[in-house]
Amino acid sequence: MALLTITDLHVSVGAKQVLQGIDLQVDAGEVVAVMGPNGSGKSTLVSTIMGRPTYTVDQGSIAIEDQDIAAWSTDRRARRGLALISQSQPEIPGVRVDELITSMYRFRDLDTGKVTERIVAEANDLALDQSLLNRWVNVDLSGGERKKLETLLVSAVPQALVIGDEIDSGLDIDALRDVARRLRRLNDEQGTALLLITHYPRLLREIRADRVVVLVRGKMVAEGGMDLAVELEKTGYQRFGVEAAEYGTLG
Ligand SMILES: Nc1ncnc2c1ncn2[C@@H]1O[C@H](COP(=O)(O)OP(=O)(O)OP(=O)(O)O)[C@@H](O)[C@H]1O
Repeated sequence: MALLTITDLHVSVGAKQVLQGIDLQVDAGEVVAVMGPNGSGKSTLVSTIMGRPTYTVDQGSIAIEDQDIAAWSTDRRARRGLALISQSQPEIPGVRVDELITSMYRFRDLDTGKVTERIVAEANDLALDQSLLNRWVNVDLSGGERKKLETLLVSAVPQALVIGDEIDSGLDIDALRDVARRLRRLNDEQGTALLLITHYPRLLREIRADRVVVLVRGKMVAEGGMDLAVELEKTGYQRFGVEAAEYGTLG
């Protein structure tokens, strides 16, 4: 059954039209990867799904099950169970991790009784130092610790769809495995769908992606299985008319 249905989505950022007619469906419990050259619009796509205000939907629709969410605020989307692990994680001085998670529980009307026990177990599962739970969110954390903490934050409450924007960048080999395993378990145990942006097949192998879609110049240009990700790693994006020197200057 379709969880997320994106139809003919056109999105602009300021004067720039970045997405130019995206169609994408993610089923409940499905693991979908989005690959594509630098600057092709992948982060724009996920920011739009989460409702970041600077991204303007010019045309098309975004629906969760049968509800069009394009006009929803980001917090309403979060309450519905959409979560994003973004490329860079903001520092929040003055807000402790355990306090933030307790607030998340209240926001989602969940029982806060066992929250401490739960997050300690989550930290252990991710091989994340427990002392970080009493510190300010992301302040003075290493890049890898931030990615793990974001994974912990999204895993601490039930989610329908978790989106990861290059969660594999900056993670060491063991940390990548820890994060991938946690997300896989979210998928196995809670049926959480995963939409994962990545440049390399490694994460997708660890998580076992069901499907790979390719975004070039704001359009979906290909779809396949893990074999497509492996092939792209070897060949790059030339077959879609993209030269290596052009990466990063698309649009
Ligand atoms: N706020 C903005 N103002 C102007 N242009 C923007 C803005 N945000 C994104 N863009 C442009 O939109 C295009 C798509 O950017 P986006 O970050 O979505 O690409 P991406 O596929 O995620 O790239 P990467 O793989 O490098 O992370 C780029 O050309 C980028 O410069």
